[in-house]
Amino acid sequence: MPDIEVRGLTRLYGSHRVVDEVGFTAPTGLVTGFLGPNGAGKTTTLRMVLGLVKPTAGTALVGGRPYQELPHPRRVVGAMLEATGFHPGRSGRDHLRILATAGGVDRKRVDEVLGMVELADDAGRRVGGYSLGMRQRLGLAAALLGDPRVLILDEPANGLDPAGMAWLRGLLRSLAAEGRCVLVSSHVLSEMAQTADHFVIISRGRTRYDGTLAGLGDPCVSVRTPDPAALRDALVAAGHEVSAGGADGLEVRGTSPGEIGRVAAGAGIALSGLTEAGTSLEEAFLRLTEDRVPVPALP
Ligand SMILES: Nc1ncnc2c1ncn2[C@@H]1O[C@H](COP(=O)(O)OP(=O)(O)OP(=O)(O)O)[C@@H](O)[C@H]1O
Repeated sequence: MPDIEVRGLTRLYGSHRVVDEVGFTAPTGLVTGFLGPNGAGKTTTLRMVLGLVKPTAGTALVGGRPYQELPHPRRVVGAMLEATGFHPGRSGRDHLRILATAGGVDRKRVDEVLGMVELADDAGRRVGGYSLGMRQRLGLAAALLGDPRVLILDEPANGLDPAGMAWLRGLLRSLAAEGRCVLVSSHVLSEMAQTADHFVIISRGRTRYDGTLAGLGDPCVSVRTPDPAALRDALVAAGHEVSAGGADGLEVRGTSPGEIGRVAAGAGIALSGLTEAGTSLEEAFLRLTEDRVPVPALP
């Protein structure tokens, strides 16, 4: 069941159709990557889903209801729109305590979420002295406070260093694996290709794609391993289409290097090379967001 369902969502500012009949779903238990060029209408769409901007037309349902009609919205949906709005003189912990009190959340949860975002050591420091990456982590902690089953995160990777990005990927994947719906916007396509299971691409306010990475084209990943026979068996067992690619290599269609890495790690097989060829998310993104591309019909 989709936890977020957007249909015909439209927002005009003056005569400018900032969001124009956008439609997509974000399924439960998956990370949905919400992608689009600058000014595509991503933030406006997310703000409409969260009831912060009134749609000119269309509907956005969270767990089957408009956000405003949810009985305990903060416990159902955790959102992080931008890492601003923190009082610079307050500590990170105090900021979360105030939010917990306002949201009817047990204050014990504050230290739990600080641990989840790895900010416990800096929780007593003033937020004014935080780096952008630390403010992003604090924003994530705030989104997680109510233990929500739906997470809506606008550019959470902004300001994170490479280790922070890898950490965020793991966190988002584990939140989805717990059965939550995670909708996350990003400009970092290579990172999204490894993090998300489901992709929504918008451009100029219109939906260009709503589906899996494999559905975007026919990507091919070349993988080398000292034990190709074992890796072939593990990949086939995981449902992948595998063909031979040289003496110690295999070619796998319709998946990502991250997925191949996961299968190999799960089967205890070492890899000696992993390269993506053919359609990458970046190629598909550029193709789908070109102005002259007609908007495809969506199911
Ligand atoms: N309150 C507003 N009044 C007028 N125009 C607005 C308003 N909010 C957004 N817009 C316009 O709507 C368009 C889409 O903005 P939005 O922030 O939703 O895009 P985005 O996809 O999130 O962009 P980015 O990736 O750059 O953050 C932009 O042209 C923006 O200037």
